[in-house]
Amino acid sequence: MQFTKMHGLGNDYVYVDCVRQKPPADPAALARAVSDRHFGIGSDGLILICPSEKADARMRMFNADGSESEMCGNGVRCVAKFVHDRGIATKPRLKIETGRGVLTLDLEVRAGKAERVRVNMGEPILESAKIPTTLPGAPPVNAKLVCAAPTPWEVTCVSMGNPHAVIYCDDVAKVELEQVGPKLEHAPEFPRRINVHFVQVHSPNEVTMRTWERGSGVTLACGTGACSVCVAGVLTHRTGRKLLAHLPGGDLELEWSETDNCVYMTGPATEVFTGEWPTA
Ligand SMILES: N[C@H](CCC[C@H](N)C(=O)O)C(=O)O
Repeated sequence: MQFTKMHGLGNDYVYVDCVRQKPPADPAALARAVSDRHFGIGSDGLILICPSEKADARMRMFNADGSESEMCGNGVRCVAKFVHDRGIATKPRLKIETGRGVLTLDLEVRAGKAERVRVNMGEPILESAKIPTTLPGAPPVNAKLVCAAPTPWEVTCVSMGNPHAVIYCDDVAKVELEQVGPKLEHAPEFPRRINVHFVQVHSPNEVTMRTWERGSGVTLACGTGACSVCVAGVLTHRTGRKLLAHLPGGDLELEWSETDNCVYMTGPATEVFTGEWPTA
């Protein structure tokens, strides 16, 4: 099986072209195997690029633990780059089908290769979100966790197709993500688990964020997460509709448009290498 390793700001996935080759029989097991950073290729998960009847391609995304997610913002930019650069569809505006519907992506192409992609990530889903809500029963695991005290945690929940919990704090560098992340991911309030983002606001249009992803743990960036941070900032009157988000792997530009209520995300998409994964 041919694969391509790609990343958006260090949020890295193994991409498999299922337009031109047979899809894997058990994608969940394959996701766990390829994602392993010691015994596999090493990635935050697996993304299948499949044929679509409604769009130029369809994306299916699996976390490192094999669970399937509805959406992946950094992933969908890379899918667009792959679809364009490999000639599956060479237009500068592509449509990609995802678990949250068909998204439109605009590619910045240089020397025949897509380098940056602007994605219309659709409207945030807020009906079930209690904004802000509190999470009882999740005490800080470390008394020195300054930004997490006092409990209960105040979280803002936003869905971009997949679920996100946004928590504001004074210093994201102090958050013990490996300890707090899994507690919040598995909190009883979130029966389908959740992606968790700690956010430090610098100004109404600039934040720094760190992410614990459902099913994958700490990642260097999360596109849908950054979109949810943009929306949460407006809902809680902390930031404006245009936002520059600094993530460990780099920056994303975000805008929650007043015109169409959609969130627009712009960022890079990078190919690292291709290879062959042995199949039985
Ligand atoms: N890194 C992805 C999100 C993955 C979300 C996944 N961990 C989930 O279970 O929803 C992004 O760039 O949007």
